[in-house]
Amino acid sequence: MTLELDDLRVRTLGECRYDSPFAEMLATKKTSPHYVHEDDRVLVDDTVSVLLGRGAPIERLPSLEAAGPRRKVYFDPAATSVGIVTCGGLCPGLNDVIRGIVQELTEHYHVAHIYGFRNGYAGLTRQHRERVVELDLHAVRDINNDGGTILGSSRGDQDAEEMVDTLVELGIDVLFVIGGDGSMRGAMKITKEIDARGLDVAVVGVPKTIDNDLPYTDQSFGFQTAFAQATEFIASVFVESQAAENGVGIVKLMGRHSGFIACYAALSNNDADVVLIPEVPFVLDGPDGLLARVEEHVRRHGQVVVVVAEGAGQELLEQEGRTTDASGNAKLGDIGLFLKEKLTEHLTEAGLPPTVRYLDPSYAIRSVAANAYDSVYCVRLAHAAVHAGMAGRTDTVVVRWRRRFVHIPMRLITSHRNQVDPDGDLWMSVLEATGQPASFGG
Ligand SMILES: Nc1ncnc2c1ncn2[C@@H]1O[C@H](COP(=O)(O)OP(=O)(O)OP(=O)(O)O)[C@@H](O)[C@H]1O
Ligand SMILES: O=P(O)(O)OC[C@H]1O[C@](O)(CO)[C@@H](O)[C@@H]1O
Ligand SMILES: [Mg+2]
Repeated sequence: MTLELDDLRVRTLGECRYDSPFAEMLATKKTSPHYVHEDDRVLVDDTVSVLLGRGAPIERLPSLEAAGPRRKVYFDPAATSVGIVTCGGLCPGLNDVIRGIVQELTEHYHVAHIYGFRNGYAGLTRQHRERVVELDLHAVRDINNDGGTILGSSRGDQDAEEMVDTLVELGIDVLFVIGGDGSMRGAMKITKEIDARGLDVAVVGVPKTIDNDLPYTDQSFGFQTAFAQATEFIASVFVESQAAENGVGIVKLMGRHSGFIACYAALSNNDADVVLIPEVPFVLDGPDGLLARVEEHVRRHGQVVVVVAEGAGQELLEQEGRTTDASGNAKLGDIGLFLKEKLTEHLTEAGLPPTVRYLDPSYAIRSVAANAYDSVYCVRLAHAAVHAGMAGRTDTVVVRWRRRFVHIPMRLITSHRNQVDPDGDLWMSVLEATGQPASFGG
C-alpha cells in the first residue's frame, strides 16, 4: 500500500474553541529532537532512498500529525463525559492505560464523567449497559500493578446501533477503545453509526495486543512484557535439555499469525537453536528438512532448543474442521504437540532416543502486569489518547512511530497485519543467533 499524504490526515469533529489546560505550558514549545509542535508533522519514511523515491517536495511527503496536548480543545472539559472499553485478548498494560486515561482526564481536564464499560464491547449492549462503572482516581489507584483489565474484556461481534444507543444514553462525548485489530474494526463500525446519526462523538483507539501484529506503530504495548515472560520458559527448557542425553527443549509461543514474540524471546536469552514462525514455512522431511537438521544438531551438540510460534507450520496440520473464535479469528492447530511427536519419532528412529521437555506458556505471557518499559509506554499512550479525544480527533488511533507519538487514521491500523519480514533485519538476526539455515527444506 503506497501511502500518500492525504491518506494520513486524521478526522476532527471541528474547530477547537476551548482553551486547553496546557495552553500556558505550550506557549513557548517548538519542535526539537525531543518534541513535535502540534502544527508540525512526523515523516513516515526514514531512509534517503525511500524519500528520494517519493519524488515529492517535503511538504507533500507522507507524514503524520503529532500527538500531544493542544493549545485549544474541541470539547468543553467541564461538560464532557467519556467512556473506556477494553476488548480482545488480555495484554500487559491494559490497566496502565486505563489508569493513565483516568488520571489525565481527572487531574488536568477535570471532565464531568468517566465511564468504564464491562467486558469489552458486550458492555455497551442493551443487555449489559447497566453494569457500566464510573471511574475516578480512587477506582484506578493501583490497578497498574495487576495484569488483565479491571473492566474485563471479550470477543464476539456486537450490534453497533445498540452500542451507539448506549453512548447517547450516557451522554458520552469521547469513547476510548483499547484493543487490537478486531477492536479497531469494531471502533470503525461504531464510528460509522455515529456518523450516520450525525452525532458529535469522538472515537479514539489505543492499539493493544501482545502479538505486535498491528502496522504503523513501532510496537504494540504489552509485546515487550510478553516476550520477556516467554524468555523464562525458553531458559527452562534450555537448562533441562542441557542436563539430559539427546535433550530436546520445545517452547510454543502465542502471537497468532505473527512471529514477533518467538523471534524476540529467542533473541533475548539467545539459547534457541531453531526458531519457527508463521512467516517462514518449513518442510519436515528430506535431507534439508527440519527433522534431518535437528537430528544433525542433536548428534553434534547432544541437545537442541526449538522455539515455535503458535501460528507456524499450520499448513502441515490437519485442515479439516478448522473453526474460528467468537470474533472470527482462525483457531490454530497445535503445532507444538505436532513437532514434539514428530521430533520424538524421528530421533528415536535415528538411534538418538530424546528426552523431550515441552512447554506451552500460552496465557502465562499475557496475564501479567506490564514491565517498567511497557508501563511507561502505556501511560504516555494514555495521555496522547486523551489529548487527541479532547481535541476532537476521531476515527483516530494514537501510536508511536519512529519513537514519536502521532495520530493515524483508524483504517490504517486495520489495513494489513504486521508480520516478520523474512527479508528483514529481525529475521536476519534470528538466523545469525541460531545458526539455523534460511529455510528448512524450502
Ligand atoms: N471484523 C470486525 N468488524 C467489527 N468488529 C469486530 C471485528 N472483529 C472484531 N470485532 C470486535 O472487536 C472485538 C475484539 O476483537 P478480537 O477478539 O479480534 O480481538 P483484538 O481486538 O484483535 O485483540 P487481540 O488480537 O489482542 O486478541 C470483538 O469483540 C468484536 O466486537
Ligand atoms: O484469548 P483467546 O481467545 O484464547 O485467544 C488467544 C489468542 O489471543 C492472543 O493472545 C492475542 O491475539 C493471541 O496471541 C492468541 O492466539
Ligand atoms: Mg487481533
